[in-house]
Amino acid sequence: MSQPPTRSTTRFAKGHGTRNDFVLLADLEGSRDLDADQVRALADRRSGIGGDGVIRLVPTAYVPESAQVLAEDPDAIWFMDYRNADGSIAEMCGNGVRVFAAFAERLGLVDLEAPAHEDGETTAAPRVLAVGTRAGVKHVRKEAGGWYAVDMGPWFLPGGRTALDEGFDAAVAVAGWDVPRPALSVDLGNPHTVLALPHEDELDAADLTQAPTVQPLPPHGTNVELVVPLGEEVSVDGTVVGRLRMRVHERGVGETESCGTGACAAALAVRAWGGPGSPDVWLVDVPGGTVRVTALEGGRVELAGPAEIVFGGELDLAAFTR
Ligand SMILES: N[C@@H](CCC[C@H](N)C(=O)O)C(=O)O
Repeated sequence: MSQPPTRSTTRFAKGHGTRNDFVLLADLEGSRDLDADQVRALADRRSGIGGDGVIRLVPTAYVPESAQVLAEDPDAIWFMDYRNADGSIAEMCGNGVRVFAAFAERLGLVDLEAPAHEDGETTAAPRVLAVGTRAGVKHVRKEAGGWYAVDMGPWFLPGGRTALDEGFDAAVAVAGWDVPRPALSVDLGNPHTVLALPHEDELDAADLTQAPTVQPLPPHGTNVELVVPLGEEVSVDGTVVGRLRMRVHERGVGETESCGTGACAAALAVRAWGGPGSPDVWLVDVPGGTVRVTALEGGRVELAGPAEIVFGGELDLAAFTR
């Protein structure tokens, strides 16, 4: 008697970082490249698993970007293949890269817990996961409180600009506004346009069910962050910490409850508008929680926040092929 055909299954998980949620797939053999239809089916909140994006964890050796990634850091043996819910490819995802690290821990590919001494004290040097992305290698470590901190690398003002000039280089109009307002483009490996509003009421009222209109629109579109600066606080260790609220309309998704690269762009824009003396550390309140953004030496930026794996199992990708 012939055996029934064996189904080829893929390990998956559902995870989120401040409620920016993802379908995660483990493609350890590099044989599960996804097309846009499969991504849309997996991300579908009714007929799929549901998520703002789909993340494929794959050995860097199997992706077209491998030479560039491994030249930057030979330790970046795992690659985050990130897709937006609409099937489009994105260069980078700040919440996603933290959840990717949590998924790699679950799969037993990495141990990010600081090694403990016999007396229970942890050593100073944290373990780090180097993650290949389309926006370069990102280094993720785990903080004592369980948050994941990512060195997101350098950020840019697009067009090779180094100075802020007038502080604005774009204009954004949200649905229902008569007049566009001045905004600033910030490049975190993926494109962002940040607009400051004076009052939280205006932030709450903004209609993000439609994509805001951005002029000039970058060639590959943009994520749009609406922010309200909330001032500065002094933390327990005496550090001056800036605080802001943010809502985001993500390219390829729509309004999401959080965006890590967007939080970095928002904090960096508000810090730049604040001029010299503006804090280096910012808490960014998003609908899904709070993340921390730190401007590092050398024009780099760190993003820290939670990463949760909610459930997981095995799936048959054929069921998500339309
Ligand atoms: N939510 C992500 C960003 C995901 C990609 C974005 N939609 C784009 O197209 O650039 C984050 O946490 O950074």
